[in-house]
This record gives sequence, structure tokens and C-alpha cells, in this order.
Amino acid sequence: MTATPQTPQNTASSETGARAILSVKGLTVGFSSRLVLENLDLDVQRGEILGIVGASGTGKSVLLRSVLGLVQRQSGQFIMFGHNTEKLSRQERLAIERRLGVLFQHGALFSSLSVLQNIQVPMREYYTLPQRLMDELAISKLELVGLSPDAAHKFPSELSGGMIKRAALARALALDPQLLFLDEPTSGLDPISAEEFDDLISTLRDTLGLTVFMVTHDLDSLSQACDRIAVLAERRVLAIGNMNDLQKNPHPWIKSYFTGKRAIRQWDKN
Ligand SMILES: Nc1ncnc2c1ncn2[C@@H]1O[C@H](COP(=O)(O)OP(=O)(O)OP(=O)(O)O)[C@@H](O)[C@H]1O
Repeated sequence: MTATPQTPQNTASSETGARAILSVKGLTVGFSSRLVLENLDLDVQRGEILGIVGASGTGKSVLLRSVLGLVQRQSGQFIMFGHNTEKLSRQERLAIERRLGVLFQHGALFSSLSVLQNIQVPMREYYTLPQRLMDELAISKLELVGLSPDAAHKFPSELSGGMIKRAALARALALDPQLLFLDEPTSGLDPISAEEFDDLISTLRDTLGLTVFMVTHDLDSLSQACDRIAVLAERRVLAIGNMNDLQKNPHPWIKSYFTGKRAIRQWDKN
């Protein structure tokens, strides 16, 4: 069954034919007097899995949270689904928010809610639906991410790390998003669970036509799941391309990340 709430699609026609589903233009974000991102530009193409990498503290999560409107910016614009997010009415903003799914670092499930109730949080936030329909929808999302319906009534404290990630992904998919944000989705998972999670993301992209914006440190995810990789350094996107492009990049951090000992062991494995 796939009874899905009708997501009002934004009506403006400017997105038709546009390849970028999200454009970040001239983004500057700072805290106190320290700038974390400065005049950053980035396009996320429709249907791609874009990996965001960079040394710790370079602002990957800040970038993700800024796009979601959770961090205030000094300047910059976001063009999402062809619409400048600054110029939206409340109705239009809600319609755009319904097309986004987010998996925060560590899952961020509500500990006092069951898995089923966690998945229903976005449904309650954006729609008024009968409980029975929300239950059916939530169970279908559990199946989509490979969790058995038995997990529905468990609480986050009763789940393994891998199950928490899957439950959080089910919640991120609750509203059938078109653009999915993942913050370190495989951190804390053993290599096999991480690989299964990468496969799941790729399968969901292929079957649901999702676009994925994924912050990650995981070289496996970068090589197996991502179509392109954006490297954050010096407060901006310093380079963007596929693995081959980045392996040829002479910048010291990029070179060491993509061709250093850890990377070579990785490529040997694949
Ligand atoms: N709310 C905040 N207030 C003040 N400083 C912040 C805030 N959020 C982030 N920062 C700072 O911004 C910088 C970038 O943080 P961010 O979490 O984006 O790094 P990151 O690249 O995701 O790092 P990691 O790979 O370690 O997760 C850090 O120096 C962090 O301390």
C-alpha cells in the first residue's frame, strides 16, 4: 500500500527544466567575529547523490543547517526547486519544507516516542491525517528502510545503532521528500552496516528519484554512493567533482584525503 499524503507541489514554473534542485549563492555564516563560511556557492543537481567532505570544523553541518534555515546567515541566497527561499509566502515555504527530508547526525529521534510515533512527527507537523492512515504510512516507511514492523513499537533506547539510523531515515522519508539531507549517516556503524546503509541510499535514490545531500567522512560512502563530491575548505567549496577529478587535485588537504594511505587502502579494497 502506498497511500501518500498529497504534497502540494510548488506552482511556479521556474523550476521546470532547471537542473539544479538547490543552488547556494554567496553564503556567508559566522559566529561572533569568526566566519565559518564565506561567499560559498554550490549547486546540487537533480537526482544526484552529492557528498560533502572537509576537515573537522570546516562547516559542513553549518552549511546543511543553514540551507534548512536552522542557522542564521550573514548573507547569501538559496534557490530551492527554482524558488528563492527569501521571497516565499508562508504557504509556499511550507510547501517547500514538505519536499525536504532530514536525517540529523546521530539520528536525533525523540527518546520518549516509539519508532512509529517518531516517523509520524513530520506527518503531524504538516498534515491532519487520520491515525489509521498515519500508522499505515509509517509502517510502509519502516519497510522501505528495511526495518520489520516489529520495530514500530520499540523506543530508541531499545534499538541498535544501525536500527536508529534506519528509523531516522524512515522519519526523513515520512513526507515522500524530493531532496534528502543526511548528516554523517554512517558514523558509528560497523563497516557492513555502513555498506548496507549506503546501498539503501543508492536504491532509494534510484527507485524514488531522490536527490541526496550527504555530509560524510566515510570514504566508502564517497566511493560507492556519491556521484559527485564537494570539498569544503577555506570557508568555501574548494573543489567539486567525481572521485577521479578529486584524486588529481593538487590542494594539500584534498590530495592527502583522496590519495593518502587511508584512501589507498580503501581503493585497494574496492
Ligand atoms: N551554534 C554555533 N555557535 C557557535 N559556533 C558554532 C555553532 N555551530 C557551529 N559552530 C562552529 O562552526 C564551525 C563549523 O562547525 P560544523 O559543525 O559545521 O563543522 P563540521 O565541518 O560539520 O565538523 P565535523 O566534521 O567535526 O562534524 C566549528 O568551529 C563550530 O565550533
